[in-house]
Amino acid sequence: MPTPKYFQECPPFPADTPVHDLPTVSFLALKAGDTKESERLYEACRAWGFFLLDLRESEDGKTLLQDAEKMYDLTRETYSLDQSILDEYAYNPPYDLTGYKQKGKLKTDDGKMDCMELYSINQDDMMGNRPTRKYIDTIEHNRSDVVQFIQHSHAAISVIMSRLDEQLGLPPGTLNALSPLDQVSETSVRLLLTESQSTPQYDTITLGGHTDIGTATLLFHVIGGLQILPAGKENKMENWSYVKPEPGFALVNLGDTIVEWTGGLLRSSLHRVITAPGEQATVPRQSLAYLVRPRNSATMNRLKGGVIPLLVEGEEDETRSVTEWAAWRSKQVIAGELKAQTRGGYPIVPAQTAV
Ligand SMILES: O=C(O)CCC(=O)C(=O)O
Ligand SMILES: [Fe+2]
Repeated sequence: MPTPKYFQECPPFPADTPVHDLPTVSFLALKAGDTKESERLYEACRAWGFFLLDLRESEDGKTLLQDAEKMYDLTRETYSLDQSILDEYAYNPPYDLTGYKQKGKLKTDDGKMDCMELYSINQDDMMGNRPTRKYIDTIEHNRSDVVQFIQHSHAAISVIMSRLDEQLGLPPGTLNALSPLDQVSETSVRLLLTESQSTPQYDTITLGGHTDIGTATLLFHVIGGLQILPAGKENKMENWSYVKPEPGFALVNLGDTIVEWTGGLLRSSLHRVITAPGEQATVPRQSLAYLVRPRNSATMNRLKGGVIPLLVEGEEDETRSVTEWAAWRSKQVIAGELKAQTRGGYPIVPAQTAV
């Protein structure tokens, strides 16, 4: 969540809306290698696959909040352009998700259509890992700010990955080597927008329930509407819990790929966006996500070492490349063959027989 400027501009999150208190982890303590904080991080990644990252006390954290604020300004500028200009940069699903997606292109859990506009910026285009696509003018004019946001977001995720290596008992650098900044991947920055509603329909699903497919996501939001389905709960309206955006924090969630790599020890949780609560529904809702995907040359193979469970009899390793696996998963979701659900967070089984 960006610095307080954007929070001050919008109506408050209603005090009487029930929220789910997610674990909070200090970026400063994680960077310093504090063991207790690393354990809290690990617990949060196993139980929830979601936590709030407190960026306030660290200098790098504060810089990242300022970078996020610039991305918020960029989002505002981009969506104030004419619809016809935005449409010139339309994304090309399922092959290429980079570019602009109008609202109403994705099915939500209740069979209706989504209400979220999004513009995906590909990390490789910004970092020079491949010949770049042409972006809408607002983004072209602010490339250096986007690059800075990517570099600082990636650095924050790297600290988290290093601490997870330690907790999982993996050799240092294992997780970071799978999602480096200088290799081609599907990593992206998403600028998201939902229109305001003059007569709010509070049960409208803006973006359907999903897990993120990649390694991890850093999310900056100001207005409510994001909900999580706690593990083990049925996908019914009353089981979803709101997360309250807090100034000075980023929300971090793990994706399906890291769940596969860790043999299900870590969790990716189902989340969605619905109409913002109370008066917040009457103003536009912006959000900003940095979605880390593994390098395209990686595979989905389970990692070996530390507390990662060994394959047991009857279990097969997932040997597909990350790109093949992602394409297969998207096809399954589109065909309705795979219901989006919380994955991983399995208990550690001490005695195992390798195959
Ligand atoms: O807008 C939000 O709060 C969440 C967006 C999200 O879940 C995503 O982009 O994957
Ligand atoms: Fe998501």
